[in-house]
Amino acid sequence: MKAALISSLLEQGCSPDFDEETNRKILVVNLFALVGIMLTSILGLRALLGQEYPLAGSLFIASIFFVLARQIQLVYNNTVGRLIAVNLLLGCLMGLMAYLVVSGGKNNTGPLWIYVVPPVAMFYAGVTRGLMTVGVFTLMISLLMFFPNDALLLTSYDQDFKIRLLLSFLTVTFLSAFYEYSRQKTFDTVQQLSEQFEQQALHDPLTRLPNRRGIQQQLTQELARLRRNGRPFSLILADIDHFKNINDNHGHSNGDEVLRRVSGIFQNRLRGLDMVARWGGEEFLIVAPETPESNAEALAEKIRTSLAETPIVLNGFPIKVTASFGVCEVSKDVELERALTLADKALYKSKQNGRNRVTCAAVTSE
Ligand SMILES: Nc1nc2c(ncn2[C@@H]2O[C@H](COP(=O)(O)OP(=O)(O)OP(=O)(O)O)[C@@H](O)[C@H]2O)c(=O)[nH]1
Repeated sequence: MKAALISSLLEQGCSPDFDEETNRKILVVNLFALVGIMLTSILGLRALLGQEYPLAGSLFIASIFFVLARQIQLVYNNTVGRLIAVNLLLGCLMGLMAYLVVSGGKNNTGPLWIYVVPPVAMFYAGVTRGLMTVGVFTLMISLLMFFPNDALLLTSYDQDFKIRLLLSFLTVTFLSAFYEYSRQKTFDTVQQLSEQFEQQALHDPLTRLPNRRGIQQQLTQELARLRRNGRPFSLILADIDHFKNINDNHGHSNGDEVLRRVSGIFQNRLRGLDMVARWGGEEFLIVAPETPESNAEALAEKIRTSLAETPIVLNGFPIKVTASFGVCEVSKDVELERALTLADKALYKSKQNGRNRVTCAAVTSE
């Protein structure tokens, strides 16, 4: 129950529509703001009870800013809102730290909190801007601490303590920068690999065409378009004729070459919006958006002629490659699965009727 409440507080504002990195930043702003609110409230209350009114006041003000940053992120959950929230958190954090350095906080332990600044700045602002932010903060606290005669301090620190504080702070800064740099690099590599794997999973390595899974995206898009405007789209199934003979007579690698060339010819003959995929071994699926069956038949005929008229040269010898085609329209009356079955039947008819021809599903159902 408690865990569910905490996780819902932390995940407020996250959305499946945002990328992983954005959701992580929202979550960390929530986490940081909630921890900040709790810490500054508790410490503020203690300072109040100890009658340390300026310290209590500044802790409560910081607490209010933390609440404000979280609210801004929740209400304006867009890039600008998140940027304002992050800068408010960072500004408030650095302001509070500067105050703790100036006042000394409780028993001069205030400066010990400044180590929170580098990791937070690096995480939110990235390495370059994070280093710049921490650089400004370092200059500010150096000025406060080393100004002659402690004129800018409400307390005083030992000179050795100030130098060691600064050096250890710089060490933590560089470690945080290095950590953030490695994190970002790893994140980029993982992202790149995931895009690469996704690409590989959706494409056929031989022809580089989308595979069955890859064309699904286009089919889903076309179905959505059909639902919106009611205009049918068409499927053209193409199967190379006697491909087994090509493999047997010219070898498997030449067979592969034929598949590559055929896919090139198909692509060259298609219009901008049309898409071709490798549907199976020597079978291709062409999706023609907003195209009724009669127009798709003409398109298939154009592709068929083009393939039949383009000799494919293997080891210096031209060979004639043809394909058979089956065409079917997907409309409000014919669902996708049924259209695929009908296109397959039409293709079978083309094979039966002597190959190197186009058959429409409408004809086969007559
Ligand atoms: N080289 C090569 N051959 C493949 C590939 N995928 C499938 N094949 C071959 O394609 C051939 C298909 O043969 P069949 O199904 O008998 O069809 P076909 O010889 O084209 O005869 P019809 O379709 O009836 O004209 C088989 O020999 C498969 O081994 C591939 O990626 N590369």
